[in-house]
Amino acid sequence: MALLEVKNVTVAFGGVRALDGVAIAAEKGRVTGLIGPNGAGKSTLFDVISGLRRPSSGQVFIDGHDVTRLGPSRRSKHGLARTFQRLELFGRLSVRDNLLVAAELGPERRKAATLVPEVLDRLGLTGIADTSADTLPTGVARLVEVARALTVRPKLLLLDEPAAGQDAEETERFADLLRSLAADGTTVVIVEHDMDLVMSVCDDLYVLDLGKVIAAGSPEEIRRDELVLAAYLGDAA
Ligand SMILES: Nc1ncnc2c1ncn2[C@@H]1O[C@H](COP(=O)(O)OP(=O)(O)OP(=O)(O)O)[C@@H](O)[C@H]1O
Repeated sequence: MALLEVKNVTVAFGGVRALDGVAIAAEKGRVTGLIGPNGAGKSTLFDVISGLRRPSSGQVFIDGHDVTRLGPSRRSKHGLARTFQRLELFGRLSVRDNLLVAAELGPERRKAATLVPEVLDRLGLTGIADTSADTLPTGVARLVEVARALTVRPKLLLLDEPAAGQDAEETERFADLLRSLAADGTTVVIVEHDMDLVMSVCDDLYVLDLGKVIAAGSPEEIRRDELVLAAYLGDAA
């Protein structure tokens, strides 16, 4: 069974169906990508998976548990962590303290003192641990957001446009990080517009357009899909 299963989810904002009968699955230890044009419903789907938005119909399962009616904090106990498209760091706190706050609120709080230095080291952030978050360039701040999510040792990690604002070298290091997280058994779901990153790092892809899944498959299959080419990839493929 997939670690994350979304079944037949619909979300309506007035007359707009942001999601219309969406079904996706993310397998343990794999990186699953959600792509699609602006307004396709990607962030809304993340909100439904993380419990910030209740769908009008459909279900969400994490590791076999139906979490559809649970709020965000109960879902984090099932191993879910996420980052946001808009940066959500505590600007005045240091990088280390941003991680400590998250770790101490999370399910691994007893291990916070050892987990935080481990995560800082893994993400190459030890050298800037004492820097306050609001002085960081966007690309580094995004990495700190990912680090913060990792302090809860998630089984399921949702990343909303993590590479926006990263330069080419940062993106390459980030791709390595995603591969190594997956290799350790973390299930990663990523919304991202950087197609080079998506195509090189994702094992499975779903393409959303106007609230519906219009294609699903490996990066190679998606690259060749006529519907996707027409709706989204265009000449970029
Ligand atoms: N709170 C809201 N109220 C009304 N409509 C909304 C709300 N949030 C999203 N929508 C609409 O739902 C649709 C899906 O939006 P969503 O932000 O999920 O798309 P997205 O794929 O994440 O886009 P982007 O790539 O620009 O982030 C859009 O038509 C959007 O205008």
